[in-house]
Amino acid sequence: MVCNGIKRAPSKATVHSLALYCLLIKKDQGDRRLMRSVHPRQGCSKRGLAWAILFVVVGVTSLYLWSLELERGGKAAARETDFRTCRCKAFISVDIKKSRIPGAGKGAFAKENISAGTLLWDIKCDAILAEDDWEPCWMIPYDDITRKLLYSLALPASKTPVSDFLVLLLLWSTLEGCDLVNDSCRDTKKKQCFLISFGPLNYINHGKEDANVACPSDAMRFQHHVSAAALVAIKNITAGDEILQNYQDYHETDPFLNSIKRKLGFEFEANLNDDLNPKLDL
Ligand SMILES: C[S@@+](CC[C@H](N)C(=O)[O-])C[C@H]1O[C@@H](n2cnc3c(N)ncnc32)[C@H](O)[C@@H]1O
Repeated sequence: MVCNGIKRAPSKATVHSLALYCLLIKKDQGDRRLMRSVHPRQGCSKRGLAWAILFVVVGVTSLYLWSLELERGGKAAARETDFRTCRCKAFISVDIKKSRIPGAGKGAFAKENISAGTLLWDIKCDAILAEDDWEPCWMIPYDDITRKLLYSLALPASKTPVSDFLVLLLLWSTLEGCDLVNDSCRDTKKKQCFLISFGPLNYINHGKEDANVACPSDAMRFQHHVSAAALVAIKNITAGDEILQNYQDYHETDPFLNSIKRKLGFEFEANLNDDLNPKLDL
């Protein structure tokens, strides 16, 4: 595309900008020629009007191009780690009742004996999805957009029913590696996603020495063909035992997330990592 000596490869945005630029220059030159033949006062008001129109056209077009740019950027960011609807399944049934841990709320209790190595829960996000009896669950990238959203939620001024709902989601989510095939549960250097599911195993509370379930070891994953986020029994569990997992197995050691949790009042989970992370001010 050539306009008054400007030559460019015609990308979509460039074509728009150049077409507008050509239009403006030609209009401006035309206007000036026109002005010479009219009365100065009349020319002045016409020129004012022309400039006003130009101003509006340039403004609107810039806004349009900017929004295109934002959309393109957003799509590129989303492509980096996608929001995914997956399928999750619990392979055991549990009773949900008051936890034996003081102040921990409700907990999940085994309904039957479970032997060490048994698969309790798994998630699949690949193309060939699990059977129909697997429940939908979601992976949300823990990226800049999510961080900004969390940051805005943590500000009291922006507290709304929607933010309350999101806070609830945060309580019911765990931070995992996004790659459920190649990551391991403890690999904090990889990209991270919130895993959101609403199954009964979400009632599993935190325990350290008394933890009886965990993410699978590499050997177990190979044996069971399960995801990095799956849950397996690491001890024999007797019917009636409370099921406990060491929350520090997960990625919830991120300083920013901990500072957000503290702000939102999730003292327990934020304090889990006190020894690992300094207290941050937002
Ligand atoms: C995924 S939920 C587990 C279910 C939860 N107990 C309930 O009643 O909804 C995680 C929350 O449970 C509580 N929790 C889990 N383990 C705990 C523990 N060992 N001591 C105190 N609170 C605990 C914390 O409030 C934590 O944020």
